[in-house]
Amino acid sequence: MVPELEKATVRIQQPERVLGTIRAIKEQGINKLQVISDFDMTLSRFGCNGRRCPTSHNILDNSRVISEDGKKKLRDLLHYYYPIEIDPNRTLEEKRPLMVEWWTRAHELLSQQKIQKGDIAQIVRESDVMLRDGFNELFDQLHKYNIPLFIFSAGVGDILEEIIRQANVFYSNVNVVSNYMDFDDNGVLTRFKGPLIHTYNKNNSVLQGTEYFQQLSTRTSIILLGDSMGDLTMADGVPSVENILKIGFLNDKVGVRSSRLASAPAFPRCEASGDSGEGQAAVPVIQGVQEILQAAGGCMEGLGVSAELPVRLGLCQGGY
Ligand SMILES: Nc1ccn([C@@H]2O[C@H](COP(=O)(O)O)[C@@H](O)[C@H]2O)c(=O)n1
Repeated sequence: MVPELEKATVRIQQPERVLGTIRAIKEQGINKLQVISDFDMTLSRFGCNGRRCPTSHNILDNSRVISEDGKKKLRDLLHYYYPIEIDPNRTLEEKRPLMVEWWTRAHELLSQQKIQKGDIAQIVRESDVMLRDGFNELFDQLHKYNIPLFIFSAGVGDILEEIIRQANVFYSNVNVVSNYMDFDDNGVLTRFKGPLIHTYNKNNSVLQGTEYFQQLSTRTSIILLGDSMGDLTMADGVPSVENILKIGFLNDKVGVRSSRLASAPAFPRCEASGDSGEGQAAVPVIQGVQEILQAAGGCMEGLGVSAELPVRLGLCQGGY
């Protein structure tokens, strides 16, 4: 077993299956491996010192370039739709049209704010965004061993790219599919490019036409990182998957969602974390991933991050 995965905050529904998957990933080696990850609240932090950290959308919503009226309208949308997004009592079929409504309305509001492309870097610098503890090690190791990292995000691509650029980890092995802004000749935001990506369509339906996964058809081992039910389908476009390890961060409404997720019929093998931290540390995940890489590559160095940090992590195969 990977020692980090034995911590109390890590839940594994079927340890034997997970162990089998980890073993198979190790045996296949790093040349067969790719990592697929969500961004907001997965690679970025959910909270810090009792306060929420912003999503890539929130970074724009709260920035100085948005009028007070615009901020209020965007906040109202968040307060209305976010509880729906994470409501364990609603089906995905119910949620999907409402998510399209939220993203569409928010993008329309943002597009009325005359946001300048040239302001994005400063907007990100002035925000409270934070990447999870251990992100450096994760990005660095993946880069060092030339393991593709595919970031599939329903956030704002221009913002998330700027975040990882400013963190000096936007390496050549990193590929992003997300919602991108469209600027006019004067560098002013006019609209968002399609197709619209929201929490619950992160699958083949928006990846059609992108050649990314086809090029990686030999990368048949996958480690998938996410924080929502919608993230479970992120690897659907990958041809000939042999081994997939799905790792979920349970960030919000932990008590309710962990028991609901565990008993959801669509995710029968799911068990999630009931930890009450802020979900800030990815250390067990990263160390777990690192150990897998180590065994597969045979020559990894230590991560140099503390394993004692509180972590809120749900891990299981087939669902979380
Ligand atoms: N106007 C919006 C729309 C969505 N969000 C949040 O962003 C997250 C982005 O999705 P990931 O796939 O990157 O996790 C999503 O979970 C929404 O809660 C927002 O803040 N504002």
